This record gives sequence, structure tokens and C-alpha cells, in this order.
Amino acid sequence: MTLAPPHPEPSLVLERVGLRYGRGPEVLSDIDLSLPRGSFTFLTGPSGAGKSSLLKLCYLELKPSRGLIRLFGEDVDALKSSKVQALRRRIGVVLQDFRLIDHLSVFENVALPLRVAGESRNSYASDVIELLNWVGLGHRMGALPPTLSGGEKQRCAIARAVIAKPDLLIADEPTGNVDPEIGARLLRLFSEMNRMGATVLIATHDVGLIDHVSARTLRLDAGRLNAAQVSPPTRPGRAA
Ligand SMILES: Nc1ncnc2c1ncn2[C@@H]1O[C@H](COP(=O)(O)OP(=O)(O)OP(=O)(O)O)[C@@H](O)[C@H]1O
Repeated sequence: MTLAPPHPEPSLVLERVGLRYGRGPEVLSDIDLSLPRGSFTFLTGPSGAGKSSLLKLCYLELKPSRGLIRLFGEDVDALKSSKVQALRRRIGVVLQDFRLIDHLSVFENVALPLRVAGESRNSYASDVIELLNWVGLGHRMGALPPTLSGGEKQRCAIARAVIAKPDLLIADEPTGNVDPEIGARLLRLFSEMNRMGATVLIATHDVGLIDHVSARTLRLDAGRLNAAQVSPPTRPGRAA
């Protein structure tokens, strides 16, 4: 029998991280952040505080100007780029600009992480269809992204982020373009991923979202992270 280590390595650790764009001022300063494995964290803060920039550091789209990032126990700075790419494939990401591939259908966009992982269409088709039905895109499976509404693009991006059951799920305003009912449904999806073991980090202005799940909430103000607090759900049970 193999016993789990008493203190498993956090999914992500940032130590004294700072970020500046080019020669501009530091937009993030002295960020200390640890995401324990299987944790659920919300990131809030006013527009321009640096939430999107911090998420981009977390999924290694940006390099910090100073400080250290450890992802899944690995010091990112010391890794070869092939290893960095392998670590990034363990992250599901939902970005504000969605980054869907315009010439691939909704189905193909969502299936892409599985295709890249070498799975055959036969093995994943029913999972992709089930997930698309769950996010309310069952009727748009053959559509190309440029023909989708903002909310449909967002749901497609979320489905793509979760289809491969990532170890770490990072989402930037994932309910920004949908009505409250669909927002609650999407939050259920994130909660379910978390229940299955994924570490979840969501940046949001949506206080309603935060109120519906028991999670740690971090606040960014002018590029600095404030002490954590745990927000119990205002309603009993898990996500709405
Ligand atoms: N590519 C870039 N080049 C230069 N400055 C940038 C770039 N991206 C963001 N910034 C600056 O970094 C700061 C933080 O921006 P960021 O988008 O991370 O904030 P945010 O909290 O996500 O804002 P919002 O809630 O409006 O999305 C802002 O001052 C912004 O102007």
C-alpha cells in the first residue's frame, strides 16, 4: 500500500514575485501565493489591479521580472522549454479573450486537448458531446467560433479547459458574458472539477459567484496581494 505524503507539494507556489511589462512600472509586487493541491481560490480586486497579469504568471504565459515560481513541485526557471510545455498541458485555462481556433468547429476546439494528448476520436467523442450538452452548446457543436455569441464562446472555452481533467484550472472572469443561471451552472462545473481533485483559481468581479462556494478569497490591490480570507457559502451545500 502506498501512503500519500503528509504534506503534498502545493500545485503552485509564487515567492516574492514581481512583474513589469517592458520598461514600465511594476504591475505586480512581492506576490507570495501558494495553491494547495485540491484547493479552490477566488482572486478579486478592482479593474487594473493585476488579476489577469497574475493569472498569466500562474500558467506560465508570462515570466516574472523577479521571484520564483514552482509549478507541480518544479522550479519553472530551471526547466527546459519542453518540460515547461508538458507542465502547461496539466493546466486548463479560460482566458478573457477565449483564444478559440476560428477554423475549427466548437466540437473540434473542445476536443483539442484530448487530440494533442494522443487520444482517438472514438475514445473522446461521447465525452465531448456530453460536456457540450452540459454547458448548453449541444446545438452549436458544428459551428465555427466567429459565429458564436460572447457567452457561447466563453462556454466553449470553459469546456475546452476542463475536458482533459486538468490538475490545475485557471479561469479569468469565466462568467463575465453569461446570465446568472448559466453562471451558476458553470460554477457547478468548476466545483465538480475541484471535487475530483483539481486545484482551482478563478479571477472574478462577480460577488454572487464567490458567495456560492466555500473558497479562499484573495484580493489584489494595485499589484499587491492581501491576506486570505475564507468565504463560507451564503447558501448551504456546494455551488448553486
Ligand atoms: N501587455 C501589457 N503591456 C503593458 N501593460 C500592461 C499589459 N497588460 C496589462 N498591463 C497593465 O498591467 C496592469 C494590470 O492589468 P491587468 O489586466 O492584469 O489587471 P486586471 O486586474 O486583470 O484588470 P481587469 O479587471 O480590468 O481585467 C494595468 O495597469 C495594465 O495597464
